[in-house]
Amino acid sequence: MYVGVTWGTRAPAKSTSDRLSAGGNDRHTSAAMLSICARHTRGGIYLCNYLTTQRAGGPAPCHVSTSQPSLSKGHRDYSLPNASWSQNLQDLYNKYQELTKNGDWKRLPSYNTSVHHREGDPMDGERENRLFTRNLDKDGVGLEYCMFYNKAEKRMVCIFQPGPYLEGPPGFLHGGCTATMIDSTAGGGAVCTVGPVFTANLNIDYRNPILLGSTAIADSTVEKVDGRKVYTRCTVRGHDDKVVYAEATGLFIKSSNL
Ligand SMILES: CCCCCCCC(=O)SCCNC(=O)CCNC(=O)[C@H](O)C(C)(C)COP(=O)(O)OP(=O)(O)OC[C@H]1O[C@@H](n2cnc3c(N)ncnc32)[C@H](O)[C@@H]1OP(=O)(O)O
Repeated sequence: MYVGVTWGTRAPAKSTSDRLSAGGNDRHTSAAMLSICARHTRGGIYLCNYLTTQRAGGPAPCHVSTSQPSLSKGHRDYSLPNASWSQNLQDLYNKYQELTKNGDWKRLPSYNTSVHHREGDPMDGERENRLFTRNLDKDGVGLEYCMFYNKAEKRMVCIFQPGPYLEGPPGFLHGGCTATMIDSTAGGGAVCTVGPVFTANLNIDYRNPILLGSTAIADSTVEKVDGRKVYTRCTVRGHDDKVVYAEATGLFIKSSNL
């Protein structure tokens, strides 16, 4: 998973207001904010598409967003609301955006390729690689998500809405995709806390299935840093906290190869 974090000795991001400090290590600052993402998570006004209520008790109908896509160096920030977002996702986004106002939380930008998170990367524009979580061209059919990081709490929250192309059991999200969001959220939190990491171990208890089109929250905390080892815990729950979808622990290893 690739969180919208810039590292290495590249040119600094242009936007200072939205910059995210990564664990006090000045080599690891986030890309210009108004987007998000970590190595694999990847990640206006558009017309509402599939996200109408799929069944009784299903997600709230989508609405038309009035926000415009944010562009950094011409790259779209995919973490911003679009018309495929349900009201629940939009409400959560508004809630965390509000929390960013005192500086405790930062929204992370999210582009659809890894190099777009690294300003000045000479590979920018030369690769066709897409981030795993941002590899579909149509809004709403895959993963819609936005991450927020709280440095003091070493906590990363990812609000997300899985689309119809991510089906596992009929009508429900594939467990591998749930794992991806956990990996991305916990890994992103580890990256923001200590810098570049690889996932070494991920243990997941799946508690309840996630309905496609619903809104969920992955909430991860770095519990301990022991040398290069970063221990995390993550819970995935419904937008209203009434249901727990999954609980996980993850071990990430700091790497100098990223
Ligand atoms: C930028 C945002 C990133 C977000 C998260 C990234 C999500 C991803 O999908 S990453 C891609 C998937 N992961 C991978 O491909 C990683 C593949 N594995 C590897 O490359 C290596 O095994 C790697 C990097 C994890 C560790 O290798 P290496 O750097 O040589 O460390 P190594 O010396 O083996 O281990 C370091 C410590 O971690 C421990 N450790 C390593 N792996 C594990 C494991 N699976 N379980 C428990 N402990 C482990 C070791 O025992 C060692 O402990 P200690 O220091 O106490 O002796």
